[in-house]
Amino acid sequence: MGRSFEEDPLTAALAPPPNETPAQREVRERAESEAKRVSDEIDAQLRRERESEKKRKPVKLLLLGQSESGKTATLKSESELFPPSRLVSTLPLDFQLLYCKRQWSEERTSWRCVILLNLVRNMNDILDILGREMAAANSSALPAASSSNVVKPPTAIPTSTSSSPSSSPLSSDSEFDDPPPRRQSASVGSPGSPRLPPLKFKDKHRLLRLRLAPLRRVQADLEQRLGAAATELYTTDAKSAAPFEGSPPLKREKEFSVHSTNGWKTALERFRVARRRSGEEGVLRKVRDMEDEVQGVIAGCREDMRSVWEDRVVREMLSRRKVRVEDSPGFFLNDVDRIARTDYQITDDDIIRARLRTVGVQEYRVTFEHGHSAGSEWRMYDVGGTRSSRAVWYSYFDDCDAIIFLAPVSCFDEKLAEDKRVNRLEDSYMLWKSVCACKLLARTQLVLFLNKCDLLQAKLMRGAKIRDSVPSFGDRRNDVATATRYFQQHFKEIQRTCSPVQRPFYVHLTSVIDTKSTAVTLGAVEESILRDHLRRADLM
Ligand SMILES: Nc1nc2c(ncn2[C@@H]2O[C@H](COP(=O)(O)OP(=O)(O)OP(=O)(O)O)[C@@H](O)[C@H]2O)c(=O)[nH]1
Ligand SMILES: [Mg+2]
Repeated sequence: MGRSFEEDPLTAALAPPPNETPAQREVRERAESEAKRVSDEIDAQLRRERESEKKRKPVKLLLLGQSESGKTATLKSESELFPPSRLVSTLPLDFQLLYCKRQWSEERTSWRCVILLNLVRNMNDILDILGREMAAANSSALPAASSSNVVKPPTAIPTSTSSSPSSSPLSSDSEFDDPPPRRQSASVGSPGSPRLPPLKFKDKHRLLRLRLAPLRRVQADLEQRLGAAATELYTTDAKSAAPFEGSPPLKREKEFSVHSTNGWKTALERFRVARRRSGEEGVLRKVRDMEDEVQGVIAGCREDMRSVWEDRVVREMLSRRKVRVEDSPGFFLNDVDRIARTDYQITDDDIIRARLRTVGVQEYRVTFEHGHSAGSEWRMYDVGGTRSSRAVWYSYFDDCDAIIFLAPVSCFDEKLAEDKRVNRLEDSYMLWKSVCACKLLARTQLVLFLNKCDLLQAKLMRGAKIRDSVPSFGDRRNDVATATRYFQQHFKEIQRTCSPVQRPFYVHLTSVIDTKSTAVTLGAVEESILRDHLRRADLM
């Protein structure tokens, strides 16, 4: 039996009059339907306002990972290649940087200097080794009393943080700074290792070194222009590995926090500022003169640089030293014919491949106009990844929506540039562990990029064995699929055991210099970060 009106006054009030005629009924129903439409519209409007209120809170995204892991390259692959003039609305992560066209073209020109520095460094690093090997070959040709097969040990690495303008980012086993004597001796045929025939250096090599001497000055000039970012940092202080672990929030220290809402690196800013003061003719002319002079010297050295790079004895020397310049960040020697010219035209690909260390923390603010993030502001922070730069990370953790953590997996057999005793993969594991365990990040979405898969593939194709550097890899298949699965599992396990609160494991295999596939990956990442961001806003 239904409830009577007396029992339910609301129903009684809303009920049609008992003697309602059909005409009255029609009027009433029309009025009710109109009232409902208005009410629905108000609800929808309120919903939209709530959504846009939530979106007004910026999405905060941090890029973390060791130095040379590809953090800046990830941002470059978005923003450098898709300035407003080239934005494609279907791109999922069309980071509409707040650049105007002029800034964009200024930045491209500034990157030219970075690429030239990278190229010149590639060459000077080889010339350094050549000089050492030639000296060693000469001394071994002297009479027994003064001869030695052992190459003079290079300068020892400093024991505390310092920077070295002549330091090179040479990859993997080059170990100039702290080489195992056996390996180095082997290159000239030491006792106890297979004796190799001596390298046959000729006058040509001496001449090439002499003719390329001006490149030293060019490197010094460019490094001076670009400042701290142009040099790599060295530290052997173990406490700097993950200094944010369990630390109280740090005050953002001025010297570390280099905010930039509309520009790239502070280093590049030096070039831009000089150009912008176009009213000050003298300053502008000086910058142009310097750039022209640098470009001119490099162009004059083009043939000799190519001769060195293509020389069979030099290649053999590098191979015996286990130096793979071509795997080092910012390698441009294969492009020497194109770049070492006075009319060199910089390409997008050059910019992605250029290497410039991030100093401090760079902030990028982006407002989306299209896609799921339309109307929302994103604040992205690109940090310096060297050990001495990590202390400042913690101060950016508060209220962070998501972290993209880059772990370069091709580096399983390499050492940190800033501390040659530390395996790079181990360093990534350790950093990831600290990030996962950090209480301040307990609710932050973590997205892992196993990066540099292209280099991993190339390395394995050359015959590098993972188990030689990662004994726990054992007898698994030495291919990219197995290796990435294995590394992935390890990272996942760390996240599972170290996170204060369980959270989903998001992982992507990336080669961030491949801008097209990186855009797709970032599209998926954007969507899931935004979803979490809105969910968090709902809970607030
Ligand atoms: N081949 C290849 N090169 C990469 C990849 N990711 C980055 N690189 C290169 O590696 C170098 C270092 O990358 P960056 O983005 O500068 O590294 P970072 O993590 O920002 O380093 P810091 O600023 O020192 O913390 C650059 O020359 C990049 O072009 C990749 O997936 N494949
Ligand atoms: Mg960087």
